[in-house]
Amino acid sequence: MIVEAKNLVAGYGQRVLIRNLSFSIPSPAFVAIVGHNGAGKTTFFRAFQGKISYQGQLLVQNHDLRHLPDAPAKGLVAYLPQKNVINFPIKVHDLVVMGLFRKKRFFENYSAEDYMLAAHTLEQLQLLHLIDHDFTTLSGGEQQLVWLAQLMLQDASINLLDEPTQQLDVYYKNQVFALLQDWVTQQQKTVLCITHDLYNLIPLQGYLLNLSKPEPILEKISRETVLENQAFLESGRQPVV
Ligand SMILES: Nc1ncnc2c1ncn2[C@@H]1O[C@H](COP(=O)(O)OP(=O)(O)OP(=O)(O)O)[C@@H](O)[C@H]1O
Repeated sequence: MIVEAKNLVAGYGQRVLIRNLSFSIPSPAFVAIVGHNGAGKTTFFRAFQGKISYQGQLLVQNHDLRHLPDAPAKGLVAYLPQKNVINFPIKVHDLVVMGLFRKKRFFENYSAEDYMLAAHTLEQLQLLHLIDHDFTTLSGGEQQLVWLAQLMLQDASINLLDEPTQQLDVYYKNQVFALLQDWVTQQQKTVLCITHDLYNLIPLQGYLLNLSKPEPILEKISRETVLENQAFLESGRQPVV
């Protein structure tokens, strides 16, 4: 999937957060989107999903996303928000299997095979022991992993993940980044991942996009680029205008 931004400008009213952003991801890739709080990372995802208006273009395989309003329904784009709240009891297995909603007709029940797929995804994330638990009783990190399992089951080509490792312990942070990397190399997924965990990026292959820089560009991930961006972010932030 070729994903491109051409002269993208987005924000809220007078407040422009993304100024003239252009990049091209030529093939399935992992892209870490980094930047200070409020830099416009989630805003960029909102534009990508057509939830806010923007100037310029966002293109997938040379098609303007504005002309693909059913991209999520067609399995082109899936989104994992930063926070997802559920306040009724539901088993982990029942929540994860809903990742298959695209393949179901309205009111069609999930089959035993669907539940097996959900269990397999939970196994990949080392969560099988939670399969029958009530989701609302899980820890914040466990809940985050369950949402990730549901997203993986959606099997979309382009995946927008908003801080998927935010609440995870150090072990799971590494596991999840490695899994996302495998997802790209083994299943040709494109993963755009907002993160503040820059040090975890060092072993990965892919790109980094720092939306706090005056002219953000795709930088190839390496030890040097990660450390340079970490130092850039630590050195200070632009005043909010
Ligand atoms: N609907 C809105 N109307 C006006 N301003 C908004 C709206 N949504 C977000 N903002 C502002 O836009 C700025 C960028 O928000 P955004 O959520 O894109 O930041 P972010 O880079 O994802 O930050 P974080 O790392 O804290 O999640 C913030 O200052 C926020 O207050």
